[in-house]
Amino acid sequence: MDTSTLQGVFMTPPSSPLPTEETRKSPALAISDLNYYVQYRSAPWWRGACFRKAHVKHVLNHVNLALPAGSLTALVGSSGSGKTSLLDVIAFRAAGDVTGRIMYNGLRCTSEMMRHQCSYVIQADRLLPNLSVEAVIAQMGLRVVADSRIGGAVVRGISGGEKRRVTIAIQLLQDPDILLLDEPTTGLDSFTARHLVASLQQLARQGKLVVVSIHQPRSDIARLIDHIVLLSQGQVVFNGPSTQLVPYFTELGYPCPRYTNPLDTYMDVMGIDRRDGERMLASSQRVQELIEAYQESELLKSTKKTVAREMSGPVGHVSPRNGATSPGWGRIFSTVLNRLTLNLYRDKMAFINRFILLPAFVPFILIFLGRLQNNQRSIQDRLGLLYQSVQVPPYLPALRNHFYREGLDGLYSSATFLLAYTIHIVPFVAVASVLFSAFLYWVTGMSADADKFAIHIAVVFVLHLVGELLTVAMMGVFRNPQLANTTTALIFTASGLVASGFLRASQNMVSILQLLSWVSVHKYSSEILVVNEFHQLNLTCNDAIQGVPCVPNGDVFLDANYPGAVDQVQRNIEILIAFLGGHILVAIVCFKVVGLRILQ
Ligand SMILES: Nc1ncnc2c1ncn2[C@@H]1O[C@H](COP(=O)(O)OP(=O)(O)OP(=O)(O)O)[C@@H](O)[C@H]1O
Repeated sequence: MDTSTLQGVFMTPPSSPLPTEETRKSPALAISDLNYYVQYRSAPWWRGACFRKAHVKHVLNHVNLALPAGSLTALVGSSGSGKTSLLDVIAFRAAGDVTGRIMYNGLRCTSEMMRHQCSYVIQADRLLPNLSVEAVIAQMGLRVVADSRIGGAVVRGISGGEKRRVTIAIQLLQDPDILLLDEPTTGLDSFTARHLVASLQQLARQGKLVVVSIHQPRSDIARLIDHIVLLSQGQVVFNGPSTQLVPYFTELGYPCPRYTNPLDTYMDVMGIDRRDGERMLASSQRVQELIEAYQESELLKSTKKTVAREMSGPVGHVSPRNGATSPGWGRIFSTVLNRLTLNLYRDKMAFINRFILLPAFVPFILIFLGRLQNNQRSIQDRLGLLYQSVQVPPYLPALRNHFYREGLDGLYSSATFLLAYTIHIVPFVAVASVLFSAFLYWVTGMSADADKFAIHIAVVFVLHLVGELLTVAMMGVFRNPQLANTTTALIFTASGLVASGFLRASQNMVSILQLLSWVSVHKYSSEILVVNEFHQLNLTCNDAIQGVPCVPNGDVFLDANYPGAVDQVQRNIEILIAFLGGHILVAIVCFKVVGLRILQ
C-alpha cells in the first residue's frame, strides 16, 4: 500500500467490513486494574538463591482494557514494553504475581476457563518436524503444503511462514473463542505477514477475540488492525479503535506528518532514547507525560466505565464449545501415540542412532577382542563384553518443547503422554536390543544357547528402556534435552561402574557405594548376565599361570565373585521388571510435580 494514504487508513474503516452487532457484543474481554510483578535475582546463579539479591519488577502497571470481540486487536510497543507479559497474563500463563481482574463475556476468568476457551500462539513454532500437514485449515491457506513434511534441522520442510500458519491452524483446531498471538509476523516476508494478518482479521470477523502483539506493524499490516493498545514500560499510552489514533495524538500535540505510518511516528514518540543521559531524561519525561495524558483522557474514562459494568459478573465455568464434546481418553491416547510413532519412523537420525550406531560398534569389538576362547584369560574377555552389554548408552528421547506446550494447552495429561511415549519406543528399543545382542553373540561366540541369548536380549532391552525413561524424567526436571541426556549418561555410567562388579569387586568398595549399588539397575542386570555367561561354562587350564589356581569352570568363578547369583536369577528378573514400572512412575512424577510447577 502506498504510504501517502496511510493517515487515511487510520481515519477510515479498514477494508473488511467491521463486525455486526451480533458478533461484537462489546466488550468481550474486560481487564480491570491489572498489575503484574515478577521476581528476579541479580548476581551469578552459582551464588545460590540465598546469596543473590531478589528484585521485584512491576511489569504491567494498572492496566485497564476493554477489548471488543469481532475485531483484531494489536498490542504495539517497543521491546520490553510488556506485550508478551500482557498476553501471558490474559492466557493465565504468567509466571509472576498478578493482581486485578479479567472478565470474558461478563464472566470472571479462571485458568481452567482460559485453557479451554483461549488459544495462545507463542513466538516460536513448536512443531513435530516429521509430520505432514493434513486437512489443516483451508482458512490458513495451507492446501498446497498439505502433504509436505514440516521439516527441521536435518530435513528441509515447509517455509517459515507456512510453519507459523500451521502453528496457528493447530490452535484453531480447538476452536477457541479467544486467540492470542505473540509476534505472529516476526521473521515473515511482507507478503506472508500481510496474508497472515488478513487471515486473522477474517477470524476476528467470525466473532472471535483476536489479540496479536506486534513490535512495529508495517503500513499494510497496520491497515488491517481494528483496535490498538499502545504500551510503554508496562503502561497503556493509548487504547482505542485504530481510527482514533491520529486524532488522539494530534490533540496532544503530536500530529502525524504526511506520508508516514502513524504507528511508526507514535512508536518514535513513545521511544526512550538511550544514547546519552540528557536524551534519555527528555524522552522519559515525554513518555511520562503521554502516560499521564492517557490517565486523564476521555478514552480511559470510557474504558473504565465499560470495564466497571462488566466486573460484577460471576466466576466463569468451562462450557463445551459450540455443543462439541471433547474426545475421550482412548482417542486422545491413540492420537498422541500415532503422532509420536509417525514422527519417529520418519526421523532419519533416530533410525541411524538406534539401529546402526550400536551394531556398528561390533566390528570394533571384533578387532579388539576377536573370538572368545575357553581358557583362563577368556574370563577377563567375557567380563569386558558383559560390561559393554550393560553400558548401553541411553538415547536422547525425541521429546521436544511442543509437548510441554500442548500439555499447557490442556490437550492431554503428562501420564497420557508418557504412557504413549513408552509404548511408542518399545518396538524400536526391542529391535535395537536384538540387533546388538545378535551381533555380539555372532561376532564373539558367546554361549550359544537360545535361552541365554533371549535373556541377554531381554536384559539389554530393559536397560535401554530404563535409560530412556530416566532421560525423560530428567527432561521433566531440567526442561533441557542436552542437560537431561548428559545427566542420565553420568548416572548410568556411575551406576554401571559401581554396581556391575565387572571393573571392581563390590566387596572392595567403600560401604556407601556398596549400599548404593542395591538401588542400581546395573547390579541386577549384571548378575543375570554374568550367570547367563558363566553358569555351566567349562574352562581349560592350558594358559594357567604357575602358582595361580586354575578356574576349571564358570560356576567356580561365580561362587567366588557373585555368590548366590545362580539362585537369584528369577528374583533379579522380577526386580528388573519393577525397575521398569518404577521408572515410568518416576517420569510421570517428574513431569507432574516438578515440571508443572516450573511452568505455572
Ligand atoms: N520472568 C521475568 N523475569 C524478569 N523480568 C521479566 C520477566 N518477565 C518479563 N520481564 C521484564 O518485563 C518487561 C516486559 O517484558 P515483555 O517480554 O513482556 O516485553 P515485550 O514487549 O513482549 O518485549 P519483546 O517485544 O522484546 O518481546 C521486560 O523488561 C522484561 O525484561
